[in-house]
Amino acid sequence: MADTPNPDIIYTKVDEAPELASASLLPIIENFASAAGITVGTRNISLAGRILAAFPECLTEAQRVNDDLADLGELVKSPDANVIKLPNISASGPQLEAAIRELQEQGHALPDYPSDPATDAEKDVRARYDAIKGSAVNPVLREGNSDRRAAAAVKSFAQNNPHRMGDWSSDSKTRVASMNGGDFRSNETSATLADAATAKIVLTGADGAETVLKDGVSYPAGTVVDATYMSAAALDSFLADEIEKTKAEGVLFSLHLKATMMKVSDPIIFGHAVKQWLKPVFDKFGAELDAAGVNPNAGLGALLERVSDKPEILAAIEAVRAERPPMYMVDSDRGITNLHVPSDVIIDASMPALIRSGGKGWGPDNKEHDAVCVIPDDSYAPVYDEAIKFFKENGKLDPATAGTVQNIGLMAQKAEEYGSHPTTFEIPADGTVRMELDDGTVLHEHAVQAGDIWRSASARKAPIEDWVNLAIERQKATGFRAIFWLDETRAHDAELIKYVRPLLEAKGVADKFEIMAPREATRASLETITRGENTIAITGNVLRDYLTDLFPILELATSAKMLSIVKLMNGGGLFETGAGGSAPKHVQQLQSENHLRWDSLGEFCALGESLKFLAEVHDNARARILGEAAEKATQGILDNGRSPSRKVGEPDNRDSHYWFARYWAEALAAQTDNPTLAEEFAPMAKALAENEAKITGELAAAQGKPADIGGYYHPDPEKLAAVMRPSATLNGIIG
Ligand SMILES: NC(=O)C1=CN([C@@H]2O[C@H](COP(=O)(O)OP(=O)(O)OC[C@H]3O[C@@H](n4cnc5c(N)ncnc54)[C@H](OP(=O)(O)O)[C@@H]3O)[C@@H](O)[C@H]2O)C=CC1
Ligand SMILES: O=C(O)CCC(=O)C(=O)O
Ligand SMILES: [Mg+2]
Repeated sequence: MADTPNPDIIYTKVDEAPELASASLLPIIENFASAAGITVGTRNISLAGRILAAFPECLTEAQRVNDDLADLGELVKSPDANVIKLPNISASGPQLEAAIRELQEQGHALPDYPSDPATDAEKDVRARYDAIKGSAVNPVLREGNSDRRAAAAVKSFAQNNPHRMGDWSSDSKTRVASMNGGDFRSNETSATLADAATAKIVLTGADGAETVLKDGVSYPAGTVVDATYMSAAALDSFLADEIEKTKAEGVLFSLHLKATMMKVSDPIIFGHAVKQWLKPVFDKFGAELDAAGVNPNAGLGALLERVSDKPEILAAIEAVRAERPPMYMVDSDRGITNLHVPSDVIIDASMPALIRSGGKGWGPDNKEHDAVCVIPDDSYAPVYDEAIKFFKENGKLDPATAGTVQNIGLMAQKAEEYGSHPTTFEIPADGTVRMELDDGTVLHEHAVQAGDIWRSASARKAPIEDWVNLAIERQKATGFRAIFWLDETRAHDAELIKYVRPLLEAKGVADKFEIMAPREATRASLETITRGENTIAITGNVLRDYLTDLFPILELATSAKMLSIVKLMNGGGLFETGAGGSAPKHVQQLQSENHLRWDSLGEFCALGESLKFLAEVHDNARARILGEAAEKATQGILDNGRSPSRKVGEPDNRDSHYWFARYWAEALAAQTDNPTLAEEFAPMAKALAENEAKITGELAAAQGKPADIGGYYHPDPEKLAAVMRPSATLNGIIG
């Protein structure tokens, strides 16, 4: 159940590394807030929490959990919302199944994930699990558009302490490969609805038989509705070609998708790559693989498990592997390849990391190599292609002198691909897909073949207008060069431009904005920041996601330090912590050597913003003081180099929280606006300073051995607290 009826601030309970960090940071935040009369509550949006909330009838009374995501989904539509949102798992199939297994082992009588549902009951279970898969949280909570940028202090810290960047050489063989047709980009059609409408999506087979793929999709007037498809045949031949070309070029083969956020289309594309990679095996043993329950969309890892008792198939796989180019590795020590798990390589983080390291990826030999980066759909691939060309021509970016690229992203009300999950289909038979409105108008029509991936996405008028207005506001506040990353030759973008231009004209600011296709905008932005100047990228949803990892990773080394504000359309505030994810690798490190390298700077920044928002909206003076002091503490972390180190034995996440608490208490004790608060925090500031050696010693002593947190997806709260709060002295002072 929700723990506090109406807390001033809601802090989300999530998964993996940020959840580990919360076990140490949240008690500090709660303590400071309560001393200032501010309530902080938590809401559980973790993968495990969402699974448990979906199956109350399978659980004992004590095991049941409230559907906090549903509650939060309502809250973000109210002006009172003040939510600090940490990154959560957007689960791929294998992750969802692993989480279910772990919960079952802990004694939760959950049903297995039905891979082939036959009965109505199984279909119901499958539908409930599928709703939890992928990006199931962010589209619900993001009821506003996105404003992501590095805070001034964070940017200047990065310029003064530039991170190491890999060198780019002009003869690097690294390149991006994307389809020359037959992809989502080239098949897209788009229309803006003059009136509100309800649509159905119908497949008419070659024999005239009609299948309704989806009925009753309703749109308000002014919605931009797109439809497109990726040809399975074109995809397969592209993949087969690129595997061959990569081999000839003597570099690594890599595939970059977003199988989490694009939870329906991208796992299918991933499955095509697995099948093409192992084509001779699928050709020869197709029936046996089917019988063994192999689903290529779940990856090579799951496939190998399914055939572990079939030596003939294993030998055939080995023979194919020997013929293939070396693959880009996720973990070369453990033999985990790019194709093992669909959620291991996620394009927004993977491509920037490769570009930051000079176009290199890890190979099976545990060494860095150039790579072919396969990004099948050409809608957004040109961004990476152009960035790679730019660095080959100009050499690496210098973070000491580079300006910044900020982002204003369209995402409210499930804009663009975010809302496409219920209207994406793997086409069962050759025919024609039509999207028909209730008045009989055929809005979109595509001739398709069995296996093609057809999808429709939409963007509503109110969010589009809000997005343009947010861009105008940010441009006015900064004076930066501002570019709408829209391609007038792409169907969807052409419809958006019809909104953007008149809105800019009406506000008299058209001369302050440029409109450029992603490729040109990438080059223009890189040229701008190379000169030490700044720019705002105003983008759709997918580029919001891609760019807010790409530029931060180049400029700051990580997107974890980003300020990520969602000004909710109905007046509330959603403060996301950084622009990165939940860093699974960090959990493994904690489990093996009790060192957590997670950097909570995103949480610190979001906390400051959330408190300042509380102060403004509720005219709460103590929240303002607490927020300003939190900002000073964040500055203290940067100025004094108190961020976590990556290596065991050196200060980690827990140490940085000690320093954050100390700087926060010191700033509160030093301020003169509210002497009562100052008096309240003075003893804590003193105790934290006096016990520095003891606390850091206790924290250091905990490191260097395995840590047991009682579960990966559903850790034991007591074990987690014991691991993450190992300093009795610090705990005594914080309370
Ligand atoms: N807002 C959200 O809810 C988001 C959720 N996700 C989800 O997160 C999971 C993992 O995604 P993935 O693509 O691997 O990306 P991540 O951003 O989690 O990880 C990529 C790498 O970024 C670095 N990193 C990220 N955050 C931090 C941090 N706070 N401190 C230090 N380093 C950090 C780490 O590098 P290193 O290992 O070198 O230290 C990490 O391995 C997926 O389930 C995904 O769906 C992803 C993005 C946003
Ligand atoms: O919603 C998701 O699955 C991931 C979101 C993400 O990567 C981001 O917002 O940057
Ligand atoms: Mg992202």
